[in-house]
Amino acid sequence: MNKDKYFILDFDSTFTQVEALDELGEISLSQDENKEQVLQEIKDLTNSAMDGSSSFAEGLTKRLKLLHANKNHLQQLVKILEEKVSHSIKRNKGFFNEFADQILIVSSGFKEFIVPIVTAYGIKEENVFANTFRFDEQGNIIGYDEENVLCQDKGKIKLLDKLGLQGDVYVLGDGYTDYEIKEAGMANRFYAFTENVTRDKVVEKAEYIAPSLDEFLYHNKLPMAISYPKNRIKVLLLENIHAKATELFRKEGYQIEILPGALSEEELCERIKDVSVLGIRSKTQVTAKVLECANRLMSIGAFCIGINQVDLDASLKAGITVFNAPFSNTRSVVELALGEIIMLSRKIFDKSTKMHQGSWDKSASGSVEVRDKKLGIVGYGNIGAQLSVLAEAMGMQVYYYDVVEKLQLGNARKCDTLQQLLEVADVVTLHVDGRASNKDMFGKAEFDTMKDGALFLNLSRGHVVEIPALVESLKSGKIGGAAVDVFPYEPANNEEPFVSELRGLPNVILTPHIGGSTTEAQENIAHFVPNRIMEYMNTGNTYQSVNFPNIQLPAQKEAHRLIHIHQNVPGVLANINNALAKNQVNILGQYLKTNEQVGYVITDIDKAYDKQVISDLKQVPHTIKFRILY
Ligand SMILES: NC(=O)C1=CN([C@@H]2O[C@H](COP(=O)(O)OP(=O)(O)OC[C@H]3O[C@@H](n4cnc5c(N)ncnc54)[C@H](O)[C@@H]3O)[C@@H](O)[C@H]2O)C=CC1
Ligand SMILES: O=C(O)C(=O)COP(=O)(O)O
Repeated sequence: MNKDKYFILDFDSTFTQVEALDELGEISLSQDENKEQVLQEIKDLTNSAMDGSSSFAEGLTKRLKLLHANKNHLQQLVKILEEKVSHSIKRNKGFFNEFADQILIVSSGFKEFIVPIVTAYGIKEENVFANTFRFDEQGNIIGYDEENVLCQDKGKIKLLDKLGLQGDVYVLGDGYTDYEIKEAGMANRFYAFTENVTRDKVVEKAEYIAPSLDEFLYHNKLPMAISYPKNRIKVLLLENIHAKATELFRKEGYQIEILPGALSEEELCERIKDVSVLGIRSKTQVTAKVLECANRLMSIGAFCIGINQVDLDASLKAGITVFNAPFSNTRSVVELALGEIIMLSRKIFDKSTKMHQGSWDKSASGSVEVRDKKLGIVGYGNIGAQLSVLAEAMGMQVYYYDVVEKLQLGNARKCDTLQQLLEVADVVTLHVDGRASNKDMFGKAEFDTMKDGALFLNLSRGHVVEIPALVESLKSGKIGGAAVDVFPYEPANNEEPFVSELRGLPNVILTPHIGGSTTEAQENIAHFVPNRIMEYMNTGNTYQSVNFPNIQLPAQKEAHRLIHIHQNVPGVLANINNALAKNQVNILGQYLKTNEQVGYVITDIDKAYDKQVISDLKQVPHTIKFRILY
């Protein structure tokens, strides 16, 4: 062998997701009464050898004794291992074929099951270095070839010494014995492979961590099946986003950082520098200044409905897609509003508070049914419209007002002006969005127009209502009660106190912005948003993005996909296509959508092309972002 680079891969928990001897035990001991106990013993022996805590050779003898395995079991094992090849190994089959002469499997496992698995990937049988079993005449495993250095302590080092490879040696493995090769000076680099198992003792020592083979290939500038290792995509999740989101992003292979509260602009500017995906809820302000610091940001997930906290214009100009969850928590808000309408109509919170203080105040005074009362819904969107249906089912007469034309549901009556609605409603509830022009849309004039003693709810956005005007209307008795879930300033986390003039007023229900905070809603959101974001990252699909031109792309088949985001000025598409033509790139499909600010062009091309086209495309004037998907 006289190539200049060698790639040494471990087998157990690296090439495959599992430890083969543990799997063999599952098979050979399947009828054993003490199966669980023996398997645990085998696993403990494996782990203690793998993290370097005990002698490998001693452990191996003990494990084989416990296994009671035979040749038939080995056949079954190979079938199982075929299915358990590590995901990143599976997808990078091309690498093994292309570099077959330089790839060595060095394992303390056994050739009987390693060879059939790895040769299917193009690895050469003569490049598999591992132990071999000894069998008795009935085919039972009775031991192993003790002459083989790989069954001895420091076996891998001894083997490498014997091989005397001339060139750079890169080792990829999960175990301590893999690290030892580098420690002994027999390898240039050791990569701790953590896709299947993370051994702290190994990771601590390793100078490189490879959460997948993609990372190993990327770091060594070797050909990969995907365009970018997913572990290099960092996700920052703020504001207590449901754990389901973490689970989904982690499964995808992303790096995740989670913080329970919101961050200030300054803190976020600092934290966002190397972040590719940001997850927020309603509190975190993603300002133009934050976006300026976000060098690597590709996508923002608002794990809620409202997106007024994100500078959509600046994010669009920066080529950053924004996604939200437009439906997932709407029902939760509606249910809370309904409950509050009844609670306010019966002054329940005041009565309950008094009861807690020991006072019995049985009286019907000021308590009314909601049946036949007029509910005025301001903002007849997804929430307002659902509330309309449920409130009617409770016997209320619904009136609504919206700035745009909306389908009238059930018997709801449309009002042409807000004033009309305010003059007629016994209960007014706000469900408008938080657009900037809605700031202070509800103030003294609006409260004065309401019927005397009418009830008021705001579960939309805090800045929509002038709080001093609400306080005054409540104090004067003009408003008979209010339920407020959202505030112009909301604490950043559960440690910060809540300060408001609304505190202590009678028949006022105050809730800490929990309209959408139910288990169901949060879980649904945590499912919806990551899926939108990952779809965008993996395919370029911008469907349902709140700021980007929406394109629903066909699946990428036998193609590389060029994703080009640019300022929407004349001539950019022509320049893109000139660059493609100049490099004689074969175009398989092209999709374009623009809005006033940006153009979004996706070009699927033949997999074989001159890489010059990439730098040419990056240099097209007015390019904002460019990336390739394999
Ligand atoms: N309290 C909480 O936890 C939650 C609060 N929200 C808030 O509720 C808002 C509404 O949610 P959806 O109904 O899903 O949104 P949506 O976008 O479906 O509906 C909003 C409606 O308000 C209308 N509108 C906007 N400004 C108006 C104005 N000045 N006067 C009359 N109509 C106006 C719009 O035309 C639209 O039809 C969200 O934007 C969010 O701010 C949403 C979920 C949870
Ligand atoms: O969905 C929305 O817009 C909400 O207001 C809910 O926000 P939250 O996720 O509770 O911070």
